[in-house]
Amino acid sequence: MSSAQEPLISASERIDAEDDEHRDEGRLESNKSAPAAPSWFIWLLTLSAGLSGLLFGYDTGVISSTLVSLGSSLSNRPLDSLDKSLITASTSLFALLVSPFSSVFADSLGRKRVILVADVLFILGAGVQAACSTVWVMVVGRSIVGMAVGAASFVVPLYIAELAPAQHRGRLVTMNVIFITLGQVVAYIVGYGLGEYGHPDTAWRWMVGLGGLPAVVQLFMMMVMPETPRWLVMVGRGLEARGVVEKVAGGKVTAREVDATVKGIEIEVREEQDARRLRRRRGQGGDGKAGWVEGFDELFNIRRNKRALAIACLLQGLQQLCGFNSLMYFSATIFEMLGFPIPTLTSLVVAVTNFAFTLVALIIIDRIGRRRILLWSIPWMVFGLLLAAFGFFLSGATDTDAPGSPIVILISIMIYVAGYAIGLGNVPWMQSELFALNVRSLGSGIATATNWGANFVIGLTFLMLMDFLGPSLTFTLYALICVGGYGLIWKFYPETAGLSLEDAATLLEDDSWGVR
Ligand SMILES: O[C@H]1[C@H](O)[C@@H](O)[C@H](O)[C@@H](O)[C@H]1O
Repeated sequence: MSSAQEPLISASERIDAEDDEHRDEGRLESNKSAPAAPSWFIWLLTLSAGLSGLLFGYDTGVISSTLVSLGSSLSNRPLDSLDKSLITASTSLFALLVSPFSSVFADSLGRKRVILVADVLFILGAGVQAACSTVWVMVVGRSIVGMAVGAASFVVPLYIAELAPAQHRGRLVTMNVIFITLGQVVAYIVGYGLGEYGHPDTAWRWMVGLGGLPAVVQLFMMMVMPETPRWLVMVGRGLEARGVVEKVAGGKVTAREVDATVKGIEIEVREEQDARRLRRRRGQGGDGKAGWVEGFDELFNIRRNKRALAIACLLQGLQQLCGFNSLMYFSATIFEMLGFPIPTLTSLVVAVTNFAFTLVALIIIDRIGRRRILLWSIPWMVFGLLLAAFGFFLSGATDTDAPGSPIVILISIMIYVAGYAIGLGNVPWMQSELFALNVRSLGSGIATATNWGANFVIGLTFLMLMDFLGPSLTFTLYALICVGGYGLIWKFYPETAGLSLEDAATLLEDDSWGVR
């Protein structure tokens, strides 16, 4: 291009061309082969954020042993079924109520502050439960913990996803699920140990009170951790964002690469702000509305956002409706029914298998991809559920239990849990990569609420289904739900592994709802 032609290019065109160049660099960055390992800083922040997962797992897992240890300690009477249901369900109910609102706070206060608030709630909830002496105060304590779990379960994956480089994102988000499943293993072990060897009057107070400990540790660790660069850019603190990107890379990138990454985020933020301004000018919503109402508008009126939300809710709903948590909460009851001598110990199999195969997922998720790992693992879940249904059918078909059927059921449950842990147990938590930045936290919040809503339904209905349909049909029903979910995933969920958050969101702009 001759110098005479240069003035013909407007300043904004030049900026656009520059943006394209930076965007390409950013994409190149995110798609080029992975550096050897995440920096120590990435591991540290995942560890500190992952403590929320540990708390989430502990607090959801500990309730089964707590319920059987309470005796007449609350309100001076043995608990009836309503008490037990209220104590159990209040946690998921409050997690459900809080998760969509935590997204509003995550945008206004920042991701990190929401994690800190959740910690305070975890500590408070643990204290109230450990000190309570009536059913109602216990329900209040469980509800406070539910609020903490709801906020943490939404914001921690978001925090990690926004800080992790694309090549490691899947693995690092899976780390959070590892902490959840580890928390459940710990809760089962603590519950079993204190239940068997602790003082009968105080064992349950320790079980619930211990949940506050990791929250104290996390509170102190998170205080020195940074905000995410994406949130910093969003609130106009680009310089700080640059510092965080540099820190996350651990000195393994050049200044130019850091610039390209920050620029990529800035471009996305600016494009979204421009699009919003344009819609306002055309009178397509937004005028005079509060930020979060506008967020709802954008989420439900723009195709790619709608599609992202539908996929995220589908995956989160399926994660719960496939019935896994009915095992988490009631496996001891099932194994007791099957005549295992120490059911709480046998039920540890569920928690340990879940944990072990989540570790396998950690190793293979970024290599295999989210869509593919789901399509490979769900058939194993269906197989495990149908085999368990067959085992239950055999054990119920004869007056004397069919010899071996409890073992068949135990093995089939392990197959089911392994299939779950490899795919559905963790892929839905990668939800934030589906959403564009301006609706990311709101969309993730609603998807997380779907998770808790379905969790609540499963927790509430499992024992009723076992009574009305019997175990064989209940497990067949879960198998059918998995088959339906498989079809929907096959049709609607595109692969997002290895893409930058910006590219993953762009993928959903496709005109059709299908998978290209
Ligand atoms: O990802 C987690 C994990 O799979 C847990 O084991 C399960 O209890 C939770 O509901 C789920 O969200």
